[in-house]
Amino acid sequence: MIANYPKIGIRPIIDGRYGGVRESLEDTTMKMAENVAALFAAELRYPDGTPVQCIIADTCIGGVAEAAACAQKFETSNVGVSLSVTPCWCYGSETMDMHPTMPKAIWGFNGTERPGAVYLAATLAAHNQMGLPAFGIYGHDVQDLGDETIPDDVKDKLLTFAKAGLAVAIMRGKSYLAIGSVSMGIAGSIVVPDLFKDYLGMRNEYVDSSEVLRRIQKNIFDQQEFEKALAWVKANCKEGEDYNAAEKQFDREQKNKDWEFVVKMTIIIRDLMIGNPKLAELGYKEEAQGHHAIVSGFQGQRQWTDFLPNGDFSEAILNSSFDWNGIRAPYMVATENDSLNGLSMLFGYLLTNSAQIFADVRTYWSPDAVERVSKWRPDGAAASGFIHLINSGSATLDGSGQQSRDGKPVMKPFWEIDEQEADNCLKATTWYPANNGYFRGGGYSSKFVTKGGMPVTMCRLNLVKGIGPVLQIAEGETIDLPANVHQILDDRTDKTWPTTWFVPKLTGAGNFRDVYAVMAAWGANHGSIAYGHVGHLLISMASMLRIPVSMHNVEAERIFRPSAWSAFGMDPEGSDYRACQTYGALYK
Ligand SMILES: C[C@H](O)[C@@H](O)[C@@H](O)C(=O)CO
Ligand SMILES: [Mn+2]
Repeated sequence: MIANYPKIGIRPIIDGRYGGVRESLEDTTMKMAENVAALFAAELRYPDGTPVQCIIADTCIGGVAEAAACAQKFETSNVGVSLSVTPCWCYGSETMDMHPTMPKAIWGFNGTERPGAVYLAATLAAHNQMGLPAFGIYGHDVQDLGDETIPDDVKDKLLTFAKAGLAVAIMRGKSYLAIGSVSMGIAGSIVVPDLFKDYLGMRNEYVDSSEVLRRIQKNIFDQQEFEKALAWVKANCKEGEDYNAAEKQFDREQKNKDWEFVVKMTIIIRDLMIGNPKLAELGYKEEAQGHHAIVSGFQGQRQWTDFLPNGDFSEAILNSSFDWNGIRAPYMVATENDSLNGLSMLFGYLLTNSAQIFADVRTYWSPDAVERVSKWRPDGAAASGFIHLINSGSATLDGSGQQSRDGKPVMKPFWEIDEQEADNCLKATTWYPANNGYFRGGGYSSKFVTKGGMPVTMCRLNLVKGIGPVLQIAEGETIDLPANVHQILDDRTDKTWPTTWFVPKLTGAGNFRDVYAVMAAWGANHGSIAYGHVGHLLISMASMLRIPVSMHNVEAERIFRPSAWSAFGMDPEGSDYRACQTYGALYK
């Protein structure tokens, strides 16, 4: 498993003047750091569910010697995110964090006894002069010196910064594993290594699809796990009606073989991503190592699926928070090897610790069109139409919306999901024999309909020549359609695939003037859908990576970017592009 997660380094900054000033501030300053560390440990979790770890400098930092000692400690402690905190004035360029790429922020205590805000402003200026953009955090209301509470507005910014910074830090050094190559001419399948290296610090790993076949044919997988998995599948994955024309249907014997095949595929794709020590016991030491992949893509279509069972079962189960081994963290697996949507899934996953729905942004349904075909006119949230999100394969079963919090449908981090909820997700899913017009080799496709009433955020990382990567974001909600209307619309398309009816949050302007505009502006065939309104986290993370955001519907007051961005103008989108262009890719 990919563990050893990066830590958050906390730098208590102090006025270095001994003889009274420094001594009077030592405890307050160190306590500020300790309180933030306690906040992070209480509120933030790594993808494996363990509390986020913080490293605090051994001493307060009053000058360059202590700053250097702190940098050394961070270097040897696997720190990936840096936060400086201070209640007082200090010497900006002598104490600032000079790490070239680590996400950085400074919290200047809003108190007047000692001017924390002045240090904040002075040091952010130093960061901006030196091309090391940093986030500035400053509470709205004055606090008394020694007040140890962290106000809500400060807490929000600290947590937003930390979540986005950890996502950046966790991605660094990991792999995208492409299994196969370009799927059906989908541009996202054309893996662009410079994007991964220069912007994310990631590496690319490539495995021909035949490696999956080799491992199946040579039994290079844990046979015991396979048997356990197959039994679990038979008990929990109900097979649906075969809608293929009678003469094209596979017989029972073949269907049973296909179940065994797709279960083996699932185990093997996981092993390819993260390795499996059991393989070493079988004599396959190299295979046991895996490809250190935090995200992968399976080409599937077309060559593989033209004669072998499709990847839908494997992709859906791996993207879900449970399988025969119980409730566990999901694996990010993009269907059609769409590496850009795979990254979009990874962004959403690392920011929410929840599974992701991979979908085609398939159809915009206008109210008129819905009324024409179903005699029902959309109302309420759907009054200006809605978007049909549907793709065979990588939609997590968590996307059925069968998990709940306070009675509302959610997609939870795996450690919050209980057995009944996992079972409900499975019960809400039917595995239909694959449409063998598309998938000549057969296999199975997962089908569920996402429950309405779930706040979600769809995002997509696009690649635009001349600019590079750009991110688009649409917060919104899932909706329920009347059963008969759903059936009429669903029957018109691939009714054996997972469906989510989505309404983006409209602002009345630009690409969010109406639902049609959102669809028209979407930059590719796919989107990744995360639980909750997390557009603000995506925006903060994108600014750390110097990836401009081309489209979003996040309220201005929720946008949090490095202070330098305001030096690029007062138009938020334009300044974002100018800043990203000026700073260039984070790891270049
Ligand atoms: C039917 C095609 O083969 C599907 O795979 C297609 O709808 C896609 O998902 C393309 O992104
Ligand atoms: Mn697709």
